[in-house]
Amino acid sequence: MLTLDDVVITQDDFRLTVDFSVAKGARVAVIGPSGAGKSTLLSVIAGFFSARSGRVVWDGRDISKDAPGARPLSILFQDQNLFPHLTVAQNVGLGIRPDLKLSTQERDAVRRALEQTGLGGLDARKPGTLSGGQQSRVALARALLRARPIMLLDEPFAALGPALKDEMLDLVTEIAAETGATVLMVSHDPADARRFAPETIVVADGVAHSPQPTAPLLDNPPPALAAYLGK
Ligand SMILES: Nc1ncnc2c1ncn2[C@@H]1O[C@H](COP(=O)(O)OP(=O)(O)OP(=O)(O)O)[C@@H](O)[C@H]1O
Repeated sequence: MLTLDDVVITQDDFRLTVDFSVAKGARVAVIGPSGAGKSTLLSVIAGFFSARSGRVVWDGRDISKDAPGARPLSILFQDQNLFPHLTVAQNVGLGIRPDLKLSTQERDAVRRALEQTGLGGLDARKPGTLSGGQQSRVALARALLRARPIMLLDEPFAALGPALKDEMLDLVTEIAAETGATVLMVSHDPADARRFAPETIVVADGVAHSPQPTAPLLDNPPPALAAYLGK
């Protein structure tokens, strides 16, 4: 279980309180108005930004003081964190070996992850020669290979068209099922939440609310969310 225990986040005059748990293996959307603090919330979980108070707990262990690299998680942002001068296979291999000195076994694992994400045969290409969807797949292949217990996604597919985005969301679901990962995904599109996430966290008015079942929440949104959704 991932628990944010009485967490208070402040940046200048911005303030967000968070006090909830997410079950292991859950897929959760994070939605709310622009500037509400969705990315900041993910940054605190990832360790890029420290909360003013409270604890981030994974599996009963307080990880609040751990460095980002030591936390049990993978992160995907919209730019996919790909290195343009490295090949597809190297970009994926980085997930398990930052120095890229991969054993034969690890190379095989990279190849399997590439095949599973539909990138077979593109190992030697550079990210700049791939389509947007293929670049997303590279980032997903890396996450698949890392198989960390928590995946944090911050609008990773916002630049893709609707059909391709749905394909990627389904691929994340598949990867999460395979690795057992707990997934939190920020999105501005309620359709993403419906497709991908049985539960949704609403971030609005200074509070990141506990995860709630997505469909009833979107069908009957509380006022802060209704305004954002334009309902
Ligand atoms: N480095 C910073 N210093 C001070 N305030 C910041 C900093 N970065 C973000 N903020 C403020 O923190 C608040 C939350 O920002 P955040 O990016 O988390 O919102 P968001 O919900 O992810 O927005 P969006 O949907 O537009 O990406 C905003 O009011 C923003 O102005």
